[in-house]
Amino acid sequence: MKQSVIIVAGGKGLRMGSDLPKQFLPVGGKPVLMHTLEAFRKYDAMLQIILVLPREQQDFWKQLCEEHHFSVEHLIADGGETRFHSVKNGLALVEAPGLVGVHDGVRPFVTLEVIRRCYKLAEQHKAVIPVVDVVETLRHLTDAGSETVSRTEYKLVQTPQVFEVELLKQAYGQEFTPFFTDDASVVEAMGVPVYLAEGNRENIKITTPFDLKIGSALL
Ligand SMILES: Nc1ccn([C@@H]2O[C@H](COP(=O)(O)OP(=O)(O)OP(=O)(O)O)[C@@H](O)[C@H]2O)c(=O)n1
Ligand SMILES: C[C@](O)(CO)[C@H](O)COP(=O)(O)O
Repeated sequence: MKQSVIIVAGGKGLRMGSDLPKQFLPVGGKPVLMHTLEAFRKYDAMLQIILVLPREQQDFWKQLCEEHHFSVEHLIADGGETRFHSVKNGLALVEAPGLVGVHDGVRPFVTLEVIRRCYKLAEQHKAVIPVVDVVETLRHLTDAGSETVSRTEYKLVQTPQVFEVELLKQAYGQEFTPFFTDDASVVEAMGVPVYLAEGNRENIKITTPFDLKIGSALL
């Protein structure tokens, strides 16, 4: 079965507060995004990799690839206004039938094991997302103040989120709503259940300067 991944890096990185977009910040001597693409190439030499980048950053990315002698083959699609629109642009380059994963460009520490697991389970379950346990006590804010809730009833969601191509294309044909924060929420809006797979705790989304410190320690 043909397999693809859409690596989304079309965001503004406002919470990072850096002049250089966070996907290009160096971790272990090379841009975050290069680690991410390498993880997927390691998974499968034949995988179609589609990188979604804002149009105005694409020349800079090509320049970085030359400087770092980066040779992981990939296609480039234009970033959109929200993550939803960026995924939709990438998805336009994917052909059915097959499996397609969607992965945040700023999650470079996903393990080979988790990538393999999500694609394998998607052959059977059609829509698979990696999750990890909540490891701290969780409180819910209420009108009266706050209350402890049972952490075992919640999971933290990661990527790659892997789907049958036809299913994801149909889902992304829906009108955008701000409740679509990930691909699972888009698929679920059609009434299709998603299957939870075990993620890896190191698979953090590099969002703030603190995450970069953790990232350097993880390498
Ligand atoms: N218009 C957008 C917005 C987000 N993303 C991508 O979606 C992933 C998860 O988004 P997040 O980490 O929240 O990134 P930003 O939106 O860039 O961050 P911020 O909210 O701090 O601006 C990132 O890889 C980001 O580049 C995207 O491709 N296109
Ligand atoms: C897709 C995602 O990474 C899953 O955790 C997340 O929903 C996107 O992050 P954002 O901060 O809500 O953009």
